[in-house]
Amino acid sequence: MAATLPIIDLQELQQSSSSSGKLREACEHWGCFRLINHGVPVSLMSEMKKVVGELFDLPIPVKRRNVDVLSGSGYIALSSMNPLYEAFGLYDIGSTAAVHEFCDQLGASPHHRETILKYAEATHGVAMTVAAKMAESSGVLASDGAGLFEDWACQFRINKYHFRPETVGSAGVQIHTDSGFLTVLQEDETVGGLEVMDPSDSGYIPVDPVPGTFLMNLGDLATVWSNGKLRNVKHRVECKEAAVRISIATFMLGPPRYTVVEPPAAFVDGGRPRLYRPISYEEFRVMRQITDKQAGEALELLQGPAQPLSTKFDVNSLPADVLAQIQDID
Ligand SMILES: O=C(O)CCC(=O)C(=O)O
Ligand SMILES: [Fe+2]
Repeated sequence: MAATLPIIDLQELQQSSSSSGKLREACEHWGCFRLINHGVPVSLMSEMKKVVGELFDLPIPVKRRNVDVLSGSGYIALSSMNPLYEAFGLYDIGSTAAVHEFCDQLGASPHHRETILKYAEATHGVAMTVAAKMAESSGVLASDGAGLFEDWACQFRINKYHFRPETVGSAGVQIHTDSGFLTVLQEDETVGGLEVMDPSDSGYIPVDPVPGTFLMNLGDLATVWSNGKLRNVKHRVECKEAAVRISIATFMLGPPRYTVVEPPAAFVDGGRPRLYRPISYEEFRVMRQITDKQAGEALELLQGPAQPLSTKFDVNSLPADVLAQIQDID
């Protein structure tokens, strides 16, 4: 029988601690779970999907106004490298000014703007609540910094897959882990294709859409933060049918800019040595991009003694925008 993903009921989790162990087990074994009873109205989820569908119909020059804030955080056009995939991005959805700027860039209507603002607030809240519960379920005490997520940065990536008959069987998104801490993913409610790695046999299992729910994925930063205890789930998107697929990801990335992630005491106590050197999210993101280690392998670069990036890579060979970011971080 095919393995099935754990289901976490957020309402139940908030009312009693009885499902806390189930959450911890899901984060340690799978690195992902289906979230139900999360409090975000289904009507808001479907309205947001409709709104972003309309944004994708804008002329390309308008879509290109959604520029990067972090490298790769803005609009990604269809390309010969990936002719199926197009995306918008918004960093940082916790900032109302940043959400307004995104709307201004795209000339969003008042209704679009209101929907995007409401949705950003709602999924930001889900990410914060679930992150705090993850900390609690792993025994991280408030004094250890459970409140530390409050100012963590979140980013939208809104994906559109242009699946056609001739692309059935090909990849929409290659195998990867998410780079940040936690992802709140609204999948397309009818068109499937997402697959996650089953850690029991390293095979990929299809994740069928369940309308009205979110799929929660832990990323590389959750593994760094937990000193290797929580799993960064590998996943991919396959083209299974000739239909447009739209998904909306809210990535809770990491601490505010230039702040390093270090595991709370609960993860290093008991003689468990610290596995990874402290690193800021931005530095880690750039490291993943320039080494092209997108499926969790970049964590290996954090093992061993700290080294400045410039001694590990031929910095001069990097594109100017990436170089600018590293210099910015250093
Ligand atoms: O489209 C999906 O369902 C998943 C997208 C994804 O994995 C990502 O944006 O990181
Ligand atoms: Fe992903």
